[in-house]
Amino acid sequence: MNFSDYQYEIYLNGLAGQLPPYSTDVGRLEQAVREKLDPGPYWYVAGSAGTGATDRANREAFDRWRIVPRMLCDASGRDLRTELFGRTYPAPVALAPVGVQSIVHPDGELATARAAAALGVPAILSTASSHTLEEVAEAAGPEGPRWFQLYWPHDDEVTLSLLDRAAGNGYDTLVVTLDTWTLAWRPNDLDQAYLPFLRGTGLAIPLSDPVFRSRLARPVEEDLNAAIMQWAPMFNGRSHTWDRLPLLRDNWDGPIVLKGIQHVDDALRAADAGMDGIVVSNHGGRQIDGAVAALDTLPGIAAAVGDRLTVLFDSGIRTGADIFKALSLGARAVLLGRPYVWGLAAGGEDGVRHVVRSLLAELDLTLGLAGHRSPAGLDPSVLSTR
Ligand SMILES: Cc1cc2nc3c(=O)[nH]c(=O)nc-3n(C[C@H](O)[C@H](O)[C@H](O)COP(=O)(O)O)c2cc1C
Ligand SMILES: O=C(O)C(=O)c1ccccc1
Repeated sequence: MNFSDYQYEIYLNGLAGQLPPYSTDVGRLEQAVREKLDPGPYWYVAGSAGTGATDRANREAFDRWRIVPRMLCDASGRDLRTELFGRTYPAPVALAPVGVQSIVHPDGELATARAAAALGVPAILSTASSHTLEEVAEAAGPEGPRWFQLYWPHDDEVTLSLLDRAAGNGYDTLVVTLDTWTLAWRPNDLDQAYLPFLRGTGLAIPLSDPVFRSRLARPVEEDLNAAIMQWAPMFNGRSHTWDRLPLLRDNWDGPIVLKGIQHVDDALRAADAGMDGIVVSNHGGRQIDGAVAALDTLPGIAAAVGDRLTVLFDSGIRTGADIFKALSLGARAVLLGRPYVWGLAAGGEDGVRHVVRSLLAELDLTLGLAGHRSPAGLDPSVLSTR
């Protein structure tokens, strides 16, 4: 796939008097969406923990690194194809698990799955989805690459039921999020007393789960509040520990990826536990205020794990050049977070597709202009610090 063709497409449409329906700049797209969303949903997505220091640190870390281009290289015929866990994808990106997507667009995760399938990149479905596993699998179609992100319940039979449903519906990779076992202090949401789950949004997967439902005294349809009260302590409030990972390893045949790793020792421990990959991430600054920038932890972790684990990265990616930097610092692929959610809010499936195509076009152009043909040619030596 030639991702930079999107640039021509946009200019050619301009000759026919047609402007792109959404901005090609993520910041401007967010501003446009802000004007149309209610403050609750807007701030739920845009906001982060505490004073926003971690979110800012994520961006500052990207800005500190600068790309050093090489000239007179033949960088035509570029190839962004990337192998992850034995499967080849057209580009080194996946769509990050983002819960409760229906708060920004009624199609929510269905639209995201369709856009990802059209481009061939994996969509990672959150346990906190507003649509069920089965509905999203159907939207993705038989070919749509899909991974499942687990918020790990404190009820092993419910956990096993979720894994069964995911595997049975074609989700081939399991992403286990470790950094959000309880929600952090988020003043933007607290000041509006806005938490979608307490209104039953983002619970489609547990509420449609036969084992979860068997735990309820009365059917969900008769007493939603009681179901929400059953859900909250099962999914929230305390962390699992390393000694519990065999439960997942023994009951999931495909690759397992631990999301939210920020310390070299935790990365090494993931490898020792038989995991296949990690996502180096601070959850987009939404958990600890004043945490280290995720990008600053990436080079050390990537160097320490070598080829024992596939290293993925998220937190702070807003441009194709950012993707280039994360790949150069040791990520095999990146997860896109808020940018595609703004696309979803602006235009459903079409908006998500626009954002992903824009970021991939910019990545492709940046790669070529810097003198490279593929992500395989990138390493820290293609960057300098400011
Ligand atoms: C609104 C919102 C909801 C999220 N929900 C989840 C989730 O359900 N599961 C999860 O693992 N991560 C979740 N995340 C974190 C993302 O997967 C990802 O780590 C983060 O968005 C990356 O940071 P960025 O948006 O600054 O690029 C969420 C992020 C946002 C913005
Ligand atoms: O809001 C989040 O960052 C998040 O990860 C989450 C947690 C629980 C349910 C939905 C989303």
